[in-house]
Amino acid sequence: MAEGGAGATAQGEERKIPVTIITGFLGSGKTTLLNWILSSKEHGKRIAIIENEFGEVSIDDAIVVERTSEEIVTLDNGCVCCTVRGDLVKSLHGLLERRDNFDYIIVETTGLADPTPVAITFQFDEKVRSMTQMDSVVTVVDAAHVLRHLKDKAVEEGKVNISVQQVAFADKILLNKTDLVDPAKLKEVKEEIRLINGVAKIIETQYSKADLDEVLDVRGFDIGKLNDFEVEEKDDHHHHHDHKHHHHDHECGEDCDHDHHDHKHHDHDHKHHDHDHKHHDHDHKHHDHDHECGEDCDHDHHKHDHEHKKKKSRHDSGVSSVGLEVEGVLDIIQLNQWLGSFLMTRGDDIYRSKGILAIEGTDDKFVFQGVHMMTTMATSANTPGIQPWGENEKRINKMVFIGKNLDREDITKNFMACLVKQ
Ligand SMILES: Nc1nc2c(ncn2[C@@H]2O[C@H](COP(=O)(O)OP(=O)(O)OP(=O)(O)O)[C@@H](O)[C@H]2O)c(=O)[nH]1
Repeated sequence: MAEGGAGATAQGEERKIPVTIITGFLGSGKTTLLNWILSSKEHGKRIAIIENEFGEVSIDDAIVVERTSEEIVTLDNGCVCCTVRGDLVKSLHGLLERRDNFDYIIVETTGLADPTPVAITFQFDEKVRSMTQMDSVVTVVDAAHVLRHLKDKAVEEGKVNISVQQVAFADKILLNKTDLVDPAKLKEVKEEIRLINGVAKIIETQYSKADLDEVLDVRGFDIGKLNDFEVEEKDDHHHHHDHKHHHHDHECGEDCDHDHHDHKHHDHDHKHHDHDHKHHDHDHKHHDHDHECGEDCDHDHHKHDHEHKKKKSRHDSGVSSVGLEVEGVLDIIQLNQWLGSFLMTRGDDIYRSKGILAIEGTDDKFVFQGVHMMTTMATSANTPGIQPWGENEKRINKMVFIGKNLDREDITKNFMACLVKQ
């Protein structure tokens, strides 16, 4: 969609400017992707680019290029959700003054940075939030080198390395430089990626030449494309119950010593909590249909497509994804309570969460998005492009969490408890 341009109306219903964040390790092919996007005119978009200053490859052809130098601002004591990119806020404000000149924004993040503050910035700043809409996070991966980066243990105890975070964050993964690896290695790379992020679509590319319909305007956060979600595992449906409505609202507990400065995030008020992490370390369940081969694997990769070894369901870093797909309608109050407290206590470790939800008493589809503790709940009633549940459409809730030390059983149990008894 290339319209846009007009300023926000009194109703604020103009289409917000879509934003794609491109992330990926140093040298993975981010700038190559940008140039590929810009050189291909078919998308018909006028694109503004924000890139980090030290990108060495120059960008031609962009309508507006803003260069930033990473300036992380931590607004609170160590809370990841209060960490924003000050430089990005300034650049975005500058850009938004000129919004008639472009209809799409792409932000290229620096290869060595955690993408969290970039994503948070779009939620955090009032003006930016009101005028832009995150389309998706695209992570470019260097097929030849990524395994080394993903397995790099030289990170601070308890921390996860940047490559793992970048993969965890992705809505789409461009598995680039496939010309440099053989099929067996490519398979291994894919399996390793899947352990971390079980839902992002993996697109194999050379010189980042992806089908741009897969990369831009994909509403990776939205419901429309969630068929792309390969929900890791279907759960048995035992329905539980109760009900009511409202928007998402996080509360802090009594003993919270957090500075509750006003964080208004989209449709709901959102407060943070001091994080008290419980790291349940259950190792369980099987991944979809891939088996896992270790580095020293002498396994014949041609014969065993259907032989399921017991598989790891999580990456060595402890990062994995838990996907749920459950038919039924949810009690919004119970759901809010659970999500609120779950993300408050575990939010540091949960990089991304998203869901398409059926709420009791309404035909609206609800779309839940989370980056750490920062969450939004949109509905088909207030979001162009999202259709309500169809008359004969099965109300299938899909929910995905990507993060560290996730406890699938616990998440499943708590989610199921939010279903309304029939
Ligand atoms: N062989 C091969 N080389 C590639 C491919 N894609 C990109 N390259 C090369 O890899 C190098 C790095 O690509 P960039 O696009 O600059 O990577 P980047 O992610 O922007 O790099 P940083 O800005 O350093 O983070 C360049 O020399 C590219 O030409 C590919 O698919 N195959």
